[in-house]
Amino acid sequence: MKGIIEMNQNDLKALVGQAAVDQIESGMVVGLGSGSTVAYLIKALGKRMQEEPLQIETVTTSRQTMQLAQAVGIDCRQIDEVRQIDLTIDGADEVDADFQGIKGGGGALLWEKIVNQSSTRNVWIIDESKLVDRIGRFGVPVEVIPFGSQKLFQILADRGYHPQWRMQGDQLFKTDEGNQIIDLKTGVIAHPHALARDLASTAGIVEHGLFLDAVDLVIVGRSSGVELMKAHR
Ligand SMILES: O=C[C@H](O)[C@H](O)[C@H](O)COP(=O)(O)O
Repeated sequence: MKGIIEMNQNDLKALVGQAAVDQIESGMVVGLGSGSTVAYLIKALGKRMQEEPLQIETVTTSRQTMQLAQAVGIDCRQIDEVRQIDLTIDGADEVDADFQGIKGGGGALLWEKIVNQSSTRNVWIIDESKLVDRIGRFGVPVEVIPFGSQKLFQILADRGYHPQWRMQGDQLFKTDEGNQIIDLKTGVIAHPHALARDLASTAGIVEHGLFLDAVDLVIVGRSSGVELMKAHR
């Protein structure tokens, strides 16, 4: 293992990916999140499943995660084929001191939120750069249906949310559900629950990336080692 001082962000992601595998026990239904940190978790889980008889069922929060999981020999089920999900391990883009989070940097927020709300326990794995005093600087990804999305964009601009279209090359980004993403450049958010209510009550918005009161444990990769932060909820 590299000396702690030499660890870069990818090393920290690998560290928490490995640490999170220990949360998984035989017999569980496990939700696998999305993103580059989760990719390390999947690699570590695939390795563990080769080394010991770990009997689990998994569901995934994106097509990309399903492909990654299957590539290392993890069998994936459709969400409605399994009973309650016992544990979901996912990444996050920002987490604040009250354990409120922003997700959706990779555009997987809708499936992630559905899996999150169906899980008995939710764990997030992040490197220390994701820890903030108050969420918002990352922006808030919002998934919108294509119908009327230009009109919706204008409504969000009029509300002062500084919307930006998520692009993929010169095309609009397309989610696994065939929707679009508008990134709100809000800056630090004074009242996340109020913003969440406002977005949730706006027609055309399918889901937003504010994950409030949605996590039980955050595993943080620090240059000094792994820290487990238990949410008080
Ligand atoms: O849509 C993507 C997800 O919310 C990711 O979990 C989040 O963006 C964190 O991804 P990463 O681990 O790549 O920073």
